[in-house]
Amino acid sequence: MMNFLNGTISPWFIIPMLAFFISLAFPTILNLLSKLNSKSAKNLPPSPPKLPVIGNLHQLGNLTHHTLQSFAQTYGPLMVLHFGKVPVLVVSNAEAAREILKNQDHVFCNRPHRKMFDIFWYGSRDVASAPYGHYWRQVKSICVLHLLSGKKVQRFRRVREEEAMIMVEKVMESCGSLKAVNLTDLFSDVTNDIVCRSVIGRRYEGSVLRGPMSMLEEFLGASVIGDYIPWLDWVGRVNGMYGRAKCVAKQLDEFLDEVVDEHVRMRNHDGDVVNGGDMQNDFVDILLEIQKTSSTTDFQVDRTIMKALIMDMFGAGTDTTLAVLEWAMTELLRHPNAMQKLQDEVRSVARAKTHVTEEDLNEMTYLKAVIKEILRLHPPSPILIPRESMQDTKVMGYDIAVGTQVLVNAWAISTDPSYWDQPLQFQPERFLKSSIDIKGHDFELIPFGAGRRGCPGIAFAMVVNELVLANTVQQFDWTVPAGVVGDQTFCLSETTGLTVHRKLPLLALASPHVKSSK
Ligand code: HEM
Repeated sequence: MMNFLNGTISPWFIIPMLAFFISLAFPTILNLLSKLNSKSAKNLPPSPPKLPVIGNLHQLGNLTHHTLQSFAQTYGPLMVLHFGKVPVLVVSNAEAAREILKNQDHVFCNRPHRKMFDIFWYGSRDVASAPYGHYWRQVKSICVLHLLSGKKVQRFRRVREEEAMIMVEKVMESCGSLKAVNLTDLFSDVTNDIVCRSVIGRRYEGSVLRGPMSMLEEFLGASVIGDYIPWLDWVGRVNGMYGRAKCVAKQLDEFLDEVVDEHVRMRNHDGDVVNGGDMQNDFVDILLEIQKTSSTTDFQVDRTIMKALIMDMFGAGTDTTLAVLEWAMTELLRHPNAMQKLQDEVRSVARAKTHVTEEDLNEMTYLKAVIKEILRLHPPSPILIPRESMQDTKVMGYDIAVGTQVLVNAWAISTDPSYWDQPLQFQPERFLKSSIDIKGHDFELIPFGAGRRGCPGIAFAMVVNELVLANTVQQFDWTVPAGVVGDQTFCLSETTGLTVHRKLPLLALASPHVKSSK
């Protein structure tokens, strides 16, 4: 018994008490030991040292693809980092990418949950951020079948050619004033106008979308600590980040509601179109048509789904295409021989025409090589949109646990000297005699990802890139403005964020091309 007077405890009390507590703790101790045992038996990929709580988050820097590439030189093509408590598998060579995106695509086809996707895409009800499953399959097939397949992309040919002509006219006006053209703004307008007209039937230029969309980009580029350390989620509430994001999302939502209402007003009570114009054939019209017929099927397209899908097309389709065009003109200005070669090809195919049309593009092999080289050297998403493993698995002999996030460093792969000669040089010629393509079958070049979560917008993006670039170089000779501005033109500094583009706007002087008299 306990002797409260002298402070000693009788052994007849201690022994049974100890036995009691050990018997209570026994299962927990066994569990811990077995966990430790199985952990040591597991063959985990190499990892750089990490800090408690934040893991490796502090080491990522602004240009994550560069940091991860240099880590891979020490830790190998498959390594595990820790972002807070989340294990992140980083993939840095083509063999490992093939294993993840092809051989085990069924395991790695989930997307991790992200706060910002929830805020801007209606609880991740779009294609890009939806978890893998029935819902994702339905919405992806709607986008592919009705907007992004090769055949559907053809339907918007007139829109693209008109917008390319408008762009050329704008450059022509600037030639008179001898002012440098802001190619970043020019390409931003043309890519946004093309996507807007195809998706919502109206032009983007000057629209209320401009401000909120550029803020959306900023929010997507920001680190949200609560995504990796859930108990710190309050930080985003206290510092006002979530509040500001919700405010921007509300502005976008109001705009999207207005767009859907506008389209609904064009229809009668039965949902049939009563008025013509551009509006009849855009993506929103198609979604309303599907909504009309989907009441009899198991998948209903409601207004929220429509708005999430429209936002996806804006979010995924505009900034990426703009980045390719900006980098293409940057590299062409830095490499006058390549510019000349491209202009010779474009001008000889288009002959006397004032504008390049989409038919002409088939004959432009150097143009296609230039765009591929840009996607290799400056992939707009240098790290593919993150994936997540849906079950425990083994990759190249390493054990990977369910719930591990996966970052594929597409830029590290497409600049890896084991596959590419002089990988950091801009050499479009390398593609003239090569069968390597960008469609996700050749894992040394995967700017659009691969497998079931691969980009469905390849056909849409490639034709916009080719048409706009060909028209930009056909009618004009481009030079670099002298002095400080010239340095800016050649600058290769990159922005941070999901899509990486030039840090500084691209400025260049245009002069109308004078045809030789031969
Ligand atoms: C040069 C332009 C583009 C590039 C470089 C690009 C790149 C990518 C990449 C890397 C992914 C993730 C792939 C993966 O996880 O394996 C992706 C997904 C996606 N892209 Fe693109 N993209 C471009 C243009 C477009 C366009 C024009 C659209 C539509 C209008 C689009 C719509 C999407 C969608 C909806 C997804 C999500 C697919 C899914 O999760 O199932 N993209 N894109």
